[in-house]
Amino acid sequence: MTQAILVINAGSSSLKFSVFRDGGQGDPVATINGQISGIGTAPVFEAKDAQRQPLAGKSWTAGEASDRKALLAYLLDWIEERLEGATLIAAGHRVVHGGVRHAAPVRLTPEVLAELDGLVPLAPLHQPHNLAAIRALADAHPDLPQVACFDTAFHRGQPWQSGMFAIPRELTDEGVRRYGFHGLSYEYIARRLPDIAPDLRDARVVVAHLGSGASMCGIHGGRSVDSTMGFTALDGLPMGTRCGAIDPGVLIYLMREKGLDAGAIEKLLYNKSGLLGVSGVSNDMRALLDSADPHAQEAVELFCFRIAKEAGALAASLGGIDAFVFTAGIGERSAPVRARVGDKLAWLGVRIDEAANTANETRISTPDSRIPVYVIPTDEERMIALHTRDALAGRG
Ligand SMILES: Nc1ncnc2c1ncn2[C@@H]1O[C@H](COP(=O)(O)OP(=O)(O)O)[C@@H](O)[C@H]1O
Ligand SMILES: CC(=O)OP(=O)(O)O
Ligand SMILES: [Mg+2]
Repeated sequence: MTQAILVINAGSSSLKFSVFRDGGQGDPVATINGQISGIGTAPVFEAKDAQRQPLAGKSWTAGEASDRKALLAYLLDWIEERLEGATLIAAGHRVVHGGVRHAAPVRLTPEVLAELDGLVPLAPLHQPHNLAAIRALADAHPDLPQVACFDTAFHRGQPWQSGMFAIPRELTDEGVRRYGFHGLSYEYIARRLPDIAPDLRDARVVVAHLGSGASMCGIHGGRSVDSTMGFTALDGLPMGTRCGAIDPGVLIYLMREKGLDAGAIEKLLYNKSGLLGVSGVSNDMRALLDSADPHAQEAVELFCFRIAKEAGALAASLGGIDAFVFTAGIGERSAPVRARVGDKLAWLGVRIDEAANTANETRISTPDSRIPVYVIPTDEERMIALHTRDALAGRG
């Protein structure tokens, strides 16, 4: 009988899922992809088959909007009806924070879940939702094996300098260190890039994951060397609503002079900053690019400026740069953002081919660009399916 793996990526306002069937020898095959978006406001469910044809759609009223458990139960029922004879053998989850201990995916037990609860304060926008989905699924299917795949794991092999803050050593020993995130995405890109450009297998590559959360990673020979996110997913690039790197003196100022407590600072830096805070218009890059408001234009410029600046920093961490890759929502779809970043990297010899960029082609640099620039769609779900299959087979 065909076996299926359910992949869940539970975000702050969305529940993304995929069903993968065992493809025999090679990679698992995604047969269904979908999501419930707008959780907390007006949830909308959409699902597509392997050919990207719509399979289902549904929306809920505002009153039902926040009941994650009910939404997940609906999703599970729907998925089970669509399994068509296949057996669900496991669920794999994206869990944003794995702390110092987890350098690899792990089979979930009540003990592991309790340990991951302790990391909620380090990823308040993500971790609670990741764990809630695991618990809801365990309630509904107590015997279904579940595997946590961590966003931090890919970065655990970084050189020590990349992971350390210059603070008293006791705090570092306690785990106050730089972890880095979006690791499943970077791992997928590191795996995919040699298929596209075999000569880059051992190369030094800067990857920009630009989605609603945005970060960059320096990868050498397929391994993470340095990344822009740190202790939390707040550091590094400005994002949709998150501030990115900020002088910690600003936090002291906010506490002392403005009387803000931890909760208020958290809200300010996670939910009201970034593209939204700078533009006052939107957290969505599409809306900013379409807006004539000068503050919207400033937000776009600041975003691109900081990407280029971090590219320089990561090139230094890598000791050079052989290729640049754009991925995730903005990186995969926004030619104007890529063109601007490319312009700012002209000093590195980067030359963007306008036609290739506008067409979202895989290689968007000109033949005479000193380094090639690629657009590679990420696939965190596929990485989770692969890890889950390996963990079940004891190859975790
Ligand atoms: N055509 C586009 N042009 C510019 N930005 C886009 C486009 N399509 C999507 N985006 C941006 O991508 C973001 C979502 O990226 P995604 O990687 O799906 O994020 P996440 O998985 O973190 O929710 C949206 O906030 C939106 O701003
Ligand atoms: C870690 C992180 O920022 O994730 P996302 O991009 O899904 O918000
Ligand atoms: Mg994402």
